[in-house]
Amino acid sequence: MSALIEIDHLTRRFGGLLAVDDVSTAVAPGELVGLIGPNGAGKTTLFNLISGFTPPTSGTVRFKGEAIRGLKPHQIAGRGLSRTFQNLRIFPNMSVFDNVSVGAVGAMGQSALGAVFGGRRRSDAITARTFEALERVGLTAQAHELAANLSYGRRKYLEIARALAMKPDLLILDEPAAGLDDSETAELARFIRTLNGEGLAIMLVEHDMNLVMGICSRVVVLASGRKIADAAPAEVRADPAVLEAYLGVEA
Ligand SMILES: Nc1ncnc2c1ncn2[C@@H]1O[C@H](COP(=O)(O)OP(=O)(O)OP(=O)(O)O)[C@@H](O)[C@H]1O
Repeated sequence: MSALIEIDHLTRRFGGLLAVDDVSTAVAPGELVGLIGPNGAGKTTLFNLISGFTPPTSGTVRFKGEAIRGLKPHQIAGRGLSRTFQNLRIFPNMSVFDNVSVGAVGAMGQSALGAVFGGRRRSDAITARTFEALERVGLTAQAHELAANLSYGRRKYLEIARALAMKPDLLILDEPAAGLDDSETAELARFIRTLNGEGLAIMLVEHDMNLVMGICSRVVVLASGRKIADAAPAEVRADPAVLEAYLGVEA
C-alpha cells in the first residue's frame, strides 16, 4: 500500500542545534504509529514540521502523494492532516460547540463544498459536522457550556473533537495522556484504538510508554533529533540503542 505520509530526510536546525536530524519514515493509511524519545529528542518539532507550524531546514514531506512543504498549517489541515497540541489550545471563554466548529469551518473553508454552498446551507453543514464530532467524543450534552467549565480530561477530548471535525485522514496527537490519571489514560487508549479501528491513521507522541507500546503497531524512536529505531513495540523495547537513549547507559 502506498504511504499516506512520507517523511524524507527531514531536518530542522535552530541555530547550532539540530532539533530534527535527517529523519525519514512513512505512515500507511490506517496505521497507528507511536513517536517516542527522551525530553528534547525532537518529537514536537517533527510534528510541527509535518503540520506546517515550523518550516524545515531541508527535506520533504509528502501527504497523499503531494509535497506539502511551504503550505500553511490550515492548508495542510484542509488536505486531511489535523493535530492536537501538547499545551491545549482551547478558547476557554467560548462554548464547547464554538471551539469545535472552528475545526469544521477550517476544513470546509478549504473544500469545494465551502465554495459552492454559501450562507445558510454551509452553516447547517458546519453545525452538523460539529455535532458529529462532539458526539464522537461524548460532549454533546456540554455543547453550550463554556469550555472553561470542562474538566482538564474533558478538554483533551474537546481538542480531539476539533481535530476530528476536520475529517482528517491522519490525526496527530501530541501527548494526549499528559496530566491524565490511570483510568482516564485507559479510557483514552480505548478511544484512540476505536478511532484507528475505523480506519483513521494516527501518529501519537506520548511519554506514557505503556500507552504507546499497548496500542501502536509501530514505534519510531528519536534521540537528539535522530531516528534510532522504527519497528514493532516488542522489537523497540529490546533495542539496545533505545535502552541507551533512555537510560543513558550502554545496554
Ligand atoms: N523554536 C525553537 N527555537 C529553538 N530551539 C528549539 C525550538 N523548538 C524546539 N527547540 C529545541 O529543539 C529540541 C527538540 O525540542 P522538541 O520540543 O521538539 O523535543 P521533544 O522531543 O518534543 O521534547 P519533550 O518530550 O520535552 O516535549 C530541544 O532542544 C528544544 O530546546
